[in-house]
Amino acid sequence: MNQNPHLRPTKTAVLLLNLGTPSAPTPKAVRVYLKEFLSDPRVVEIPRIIWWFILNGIILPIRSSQSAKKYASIWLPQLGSPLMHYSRLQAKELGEKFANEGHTVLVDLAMRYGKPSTQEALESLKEQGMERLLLLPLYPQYSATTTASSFDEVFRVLSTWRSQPELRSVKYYHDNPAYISALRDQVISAWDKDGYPDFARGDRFVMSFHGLPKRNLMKGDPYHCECLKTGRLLGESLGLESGQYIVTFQSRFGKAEWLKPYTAPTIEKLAKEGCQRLDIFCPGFPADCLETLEEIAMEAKEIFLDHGGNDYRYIPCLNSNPKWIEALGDIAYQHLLGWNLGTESKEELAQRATRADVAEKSIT
Ligand SMILES: C=CC1=C(C)c2cc3[nH]c(cc4nc(cc5[nH]c(cc1n2)c(C)c5CCC(=O)O)C(CCC(=O)O)=C4C)c(C)c3C=C
Ligand SMILES: [Fe+2]
Ligand SMILES: [Fe+2]
Repeated sequence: MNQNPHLRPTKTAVLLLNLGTPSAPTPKAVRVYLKEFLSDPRVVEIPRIIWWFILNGIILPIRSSQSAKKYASIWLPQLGSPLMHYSRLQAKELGEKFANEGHTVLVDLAMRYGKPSTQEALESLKEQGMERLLLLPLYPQYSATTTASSFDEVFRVLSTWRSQPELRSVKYYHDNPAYISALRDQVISAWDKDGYPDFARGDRFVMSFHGLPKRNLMKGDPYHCECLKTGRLLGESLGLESGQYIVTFQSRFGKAEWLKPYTAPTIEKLAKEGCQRLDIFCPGFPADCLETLEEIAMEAKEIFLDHGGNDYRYIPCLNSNPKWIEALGDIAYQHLLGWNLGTESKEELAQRATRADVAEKSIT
């Protein structure tokens, strides 16, 4: 790499941002991950000193081993954490899509907690000549706990740089038509594949989103409204009547009230009311992870079957669905408008070199 920044080609980069995951399904690795995650004041808004004692004295000692067992149950042989595997795959395929369309756009993945860290991803892009940066969170619905926290970390790293890239960020895409269409495709493929009689879907379609404390909504976090809109748009695109689908919220943490209705009690209620066949999907998670594969595909299934349900169909997340990669591309292109998406021509580089040469001579 040429050390003189004036002589390097300037490149545009898209950085996918996701939450992060433990490095191994062991109590030790999960503890490191949970400590970093749950120490983030964007995630837990309890006064720091009080929270420090609760986190270190109660939560970490108990939850690290409990969660490690759950992680072990979903860890992919050879591939590791599903969240990491699918997030990497999405970055790789998005990069290939740009290349196939004749663009030189750097694509990388940064995790908010753990590895690959936001710092290392940004440093690597800088090394490759990044001059323009688009932040694209793998959170379709904006929340301060996720999207804003990832952006904070990017801004923190950039605050230490002398020469910063031009910067753009995607705040949300919960109602983006390409995203909704990819979700629709994922659901329809599952309905088709399982070969129910006449294109059969279940009696009810549940869309389960990650939850959030209710006070976050009351303080102005738009996440709840965005989840409801995604749910309505997907329900409509599947041709469902409003009584046939329901939006629920999962993964409640702690004793405070979270967004309702909660997923597990809703599933129990549906089974008790006589719903025999249930389809469940997690539109807010672009990649399968602990929350979907363990909590929804395993735990919630048991609840449904234990309370009289008969047929429980977990529909996998978007993962590497080609329509989803298309949608990521669409969203990126919208926000990249006006930016150079190819390496500069040899002539441009030569001109740049001449200008740099003149500038250097005038300094010495
Ligand atoms: C106060 C606690 C939490 C808030 C607020 C929260 C918001 C939130 N999280 C996601 C997406 C994911 N969360 C995942 C795991 C996870 N989440 C919490 C707690 C809060 N999340 C914990 C403690 C954990 C770790 C697992 C556990 O011990 O239960 C994951 C999966 C990560 C993986 O490795 O697979 C995702 C994805 C969103 C979208 C969100 C707010 C909108
Ligand atoms: Fe979470
Ligand atoms: Fe969970």
